Amino acid sequence: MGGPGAAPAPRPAAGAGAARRAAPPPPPDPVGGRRWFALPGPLALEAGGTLPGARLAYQTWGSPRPDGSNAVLVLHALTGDSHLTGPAGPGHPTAGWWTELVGPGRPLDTERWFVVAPNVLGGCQGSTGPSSAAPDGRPWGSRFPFLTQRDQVAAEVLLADALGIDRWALVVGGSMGGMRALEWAVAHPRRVGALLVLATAAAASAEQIAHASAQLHAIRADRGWHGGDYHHLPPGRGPHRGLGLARRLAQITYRSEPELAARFGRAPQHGEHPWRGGRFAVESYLDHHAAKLAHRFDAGSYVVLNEAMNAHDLGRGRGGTAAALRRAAVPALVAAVDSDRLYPPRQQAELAALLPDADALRVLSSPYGHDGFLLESAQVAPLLAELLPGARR
Ligand SMILES: CC(=O)SCCNC(=O)CCNC(=O)[C@H](O)C(C)(C)COP(=O)(O)OP(=O)(O)OC[C@H]1O[C@@H](n2cnc3c(N)ncnc32)[C@H](O)[C@@H]1OP(=O)(O)O
Ligand SMILES: N[C@@H](CCO)C(=O)O
Repeated sequence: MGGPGAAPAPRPAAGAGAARRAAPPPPPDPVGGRRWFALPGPLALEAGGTLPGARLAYQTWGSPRPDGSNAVLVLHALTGDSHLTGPAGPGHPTAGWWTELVGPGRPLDTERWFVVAPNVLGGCQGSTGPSSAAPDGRPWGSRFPFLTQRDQVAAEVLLADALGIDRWALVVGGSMGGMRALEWAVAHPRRVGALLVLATAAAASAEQIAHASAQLHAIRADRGWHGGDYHHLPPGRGPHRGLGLARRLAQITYRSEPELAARFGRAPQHGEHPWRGGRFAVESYLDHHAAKLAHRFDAGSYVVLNEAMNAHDLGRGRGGTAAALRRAAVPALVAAVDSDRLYPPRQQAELAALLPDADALRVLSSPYGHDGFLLESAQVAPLLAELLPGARR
């Protein structure tokens, strides 16, 4: 384990009033600009057992003030990564997923704010997941343990400790990133200066679990899955068909019915005829997203992250949702996307009502459905400005 970037030296665990100074992060990997943080010991997991030898990949922009007071934590969604801003290129198969919002002179101005974006634990873009080598040198595969959002946040807390960040000025996340942002605020309210969550929920709903369940069946039904132990096989022999089918099922939920109708209607794919072995344009669109994800994402990580999302329940062991959210007494904004059929606005309305210091629910008007939190930058910018004094709108 380890990785090209030297990990910052572990620091004492967070404690009441522990004095910390923000540490300049180690030099980034020259390809892709990622850094690596090796967890100082085995991570104790909520479901039992430990994860030894884990690391988090992360990227940073801007410079930390000595007291760390300008640090902002941005948490990505299911298939996102630490590449928050910038073009696709070596080390980054996709362009930054919030490029319009993060950078010099942009709403989250990296000349002023020190922005940190980790790749989630269990993922496949630098952080330890099923495709990573276990301490015995073989891929974790089916041996990778069950993770929860709380475990993923526990790893991020260790990263914050290592960077010397006592308290984030803002923790922000959408969808799966919003689940982790909420966990940060509920479990560590003193370390969260403000909270912005978009298109997310206090707990995974029956329908969200149902959608994920169908996707996980698609992956596990692929002959290339091999019970999760396929990472040693040559490229193309793993469960890429199952992962592609999972992405097709998911992509439909990420967009809205009116958008698909307006954009594709019943049109055939250019040069094809649906009655003669060809495809409708919308089928081709789903095929495209399936192929792209299968090229860039690990099916084992997809399973681990979806299972963690299914387990998401802020109220577990905390006396229920309302009692859990009462702990998160930090200035907060909750945003919904009006056309989101996967994380319907009623879930964000619940969060806005139960978070003790949240303003009224903000609703992004968008034709795009759930993906609106990634696409409606002009409507997200003012929310950042409300929570970050002096941020640009
Ligand atoms: C942080 C995160 O959550 S994710 C990080 C980045 N996210 C991803 O890569 C996830 C996958 N992508 C998405 O979720 C979405 O594409 C977003 C939100 C990132 C972007 O949404 P949009 O800009 O609206 O892209 P859209 O969904 O329309 O897809 C556009 C692609 O479909 C392709 N496409 C459109 N119509 C068709 C068609 N009929 N046949 C085949 N391909 C088609 C386009 O050529 C384009 O391809 P490209 O992405 O390779 O350039
Ligand atoms: N497009 C997003 C949707 C999940 O929030 C992703 O792939 O992560």
